[in-house]
Amino acid sequence: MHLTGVGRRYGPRRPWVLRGISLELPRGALVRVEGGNGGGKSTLLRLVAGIDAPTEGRVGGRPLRTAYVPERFPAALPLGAAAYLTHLGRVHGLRGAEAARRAGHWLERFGAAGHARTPMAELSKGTSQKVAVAQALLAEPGLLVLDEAWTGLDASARTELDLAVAERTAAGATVVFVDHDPRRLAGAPDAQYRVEGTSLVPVPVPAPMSGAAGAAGAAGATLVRIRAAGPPGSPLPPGLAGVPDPDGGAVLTVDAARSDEVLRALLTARPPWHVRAVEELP
Ligand SMILES: Nc1ncnc2c1ncn2[C@@H]1O[C@H](COP(=O)(O)OP(=O)(O)OP(=O)(O)O)[C@@H](O)[C@H]1O
Repeated sequence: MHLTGVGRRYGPRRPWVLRGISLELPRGALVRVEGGNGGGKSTLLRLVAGIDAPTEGRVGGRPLRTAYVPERFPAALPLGAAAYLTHLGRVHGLRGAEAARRAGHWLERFGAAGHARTPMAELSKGTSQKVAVAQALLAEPGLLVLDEAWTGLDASARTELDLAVAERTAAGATVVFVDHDPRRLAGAPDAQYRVEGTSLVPVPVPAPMSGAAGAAGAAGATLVRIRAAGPPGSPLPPGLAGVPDPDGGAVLTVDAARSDEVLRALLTARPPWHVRAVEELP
């Protein structure tokens, strides 16, 4: 999809928040947007997601299935978490049984299955954020827009979201995200932009990993253990190092900062590897 000459201001006499933004968002790309407080990051993400319309310019080629996790999730609903997710799945065009299955699947993945029947209004902030993320992933969107979506999640849910992002891009979806933590998905984005004034400035992304990068590195860094299974007899994708898993496949221990990059390399290998488990090591 693309933005052409996009501008947004919140009223004819108000200052422009963004202006003259032209941006290509290719299929399968992971794109990070950064910038100072109140600079216009959320405004840009809402325009990309189609939640808001530009004051001038055009947004074209947006995938039909678009999902958005807003910075603040309106959670005060009378429905239980699973019923809410099932309802949203149906809104996305899924049949009831499939919507309910996916609702259960995503609550499980984010460690919130125990709250399936809890009314949304009674959920803790963290669990409510898990539902916010689940509603976006449920429909397997072609465009996923994440505005500080990791905020409020516990460590294993954050890792699960990292993995879900890698799965989406591997499936050809475009993922655009903002996060206050500069280490979030470090090394994984294909493109990075900074809101400066009313403009969007490209930020150079670090070179992709090479050699045995991705193996455990600096002392003191948080480590993540990834268990993955590949096609029988096939070696790990180039640049990755691991040890054989007693259950078949391989175990890779990597710096947390590189885990997204490694997951992406596994999931996008041809043929792809299946990720069995991801766990942050104490
Ligand atoms: N709905 C709105 N109505 C009026 N002004 C708005 C609206 N949404 C955002 N703004 C203004 O637009 C500017 C950019 O806000 P935006 O939320 O997009 O920035 P941000 O970079 O996401 O900020 P933060 O880092 O604080 O989340 C701010 O001056 C904000 O007050």
